Amino acid sequence: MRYSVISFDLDGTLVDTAAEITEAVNRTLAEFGVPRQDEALITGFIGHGARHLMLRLLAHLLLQEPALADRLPPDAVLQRLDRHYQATAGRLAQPYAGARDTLQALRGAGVRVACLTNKEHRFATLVLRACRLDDCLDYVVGGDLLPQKKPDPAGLRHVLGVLGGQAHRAAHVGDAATDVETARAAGAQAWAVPWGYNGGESILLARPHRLFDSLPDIAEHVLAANRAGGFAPAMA
Ligand SMILES: O=C(O)COP(=O)(O)O
Ligand SMILES: [Mg+2]
Repeated sequence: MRYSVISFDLDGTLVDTAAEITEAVNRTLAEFGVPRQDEALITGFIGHGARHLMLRLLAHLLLQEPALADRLPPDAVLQRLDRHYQATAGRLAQPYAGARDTLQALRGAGVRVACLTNKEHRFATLVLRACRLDDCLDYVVGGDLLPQKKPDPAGLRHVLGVLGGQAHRAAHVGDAATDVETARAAGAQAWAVPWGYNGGESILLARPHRLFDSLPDIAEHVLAANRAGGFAPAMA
């Protein structure tokens, strides 16, 4: 097996974004007179983009306190969230250990690397730039760039099309069941990391093909596989 493309999820895989998403959400709620919510609660809704997260949180809050409905018109809340997330995206983001080195090691070995995230593209760009990962990626696809989001395989197929890779020589790495489903549906290897946000559930329940304990382990695995599956260059 020789891998030609490795695609990475963003939130919970390359970068810990829980604190800045929580901050944007709480600054938004404060404008509507709603108390701060715990990071653990908010983190549980990460996975389908910031707007989707806010709508799920609103549904949760209204279930607990139906009278809040008058104070929280969804369109107005989403508009304010956009503004607050624009201000916090990349500010509190922490790349996981070895993120930059891993992407560079893969590229140095001739593997093309992408970031495929459900986070809105403009926010993903801010986060990647702040974490100095933008210049280590060959391609980035945010959740609002295509009509379909993960777990639809369209995004991963798009990445492979742009980078000239084939699914059977590709892997998508993620922290959520959504990522595993995306990779499998596209016919790529579904690789997972255990440190992210999967709605509080073990990612093993999603049955990834492989679980990695660190980002550098991914580069090591791919480089070893490519060395083993390598072939001598054709003689002139
Ligand atoms: O922003 C989100 O909710 C999810 O983003 P991810 O696809 O990078 O995990
Ligand atoms: Mg994720």
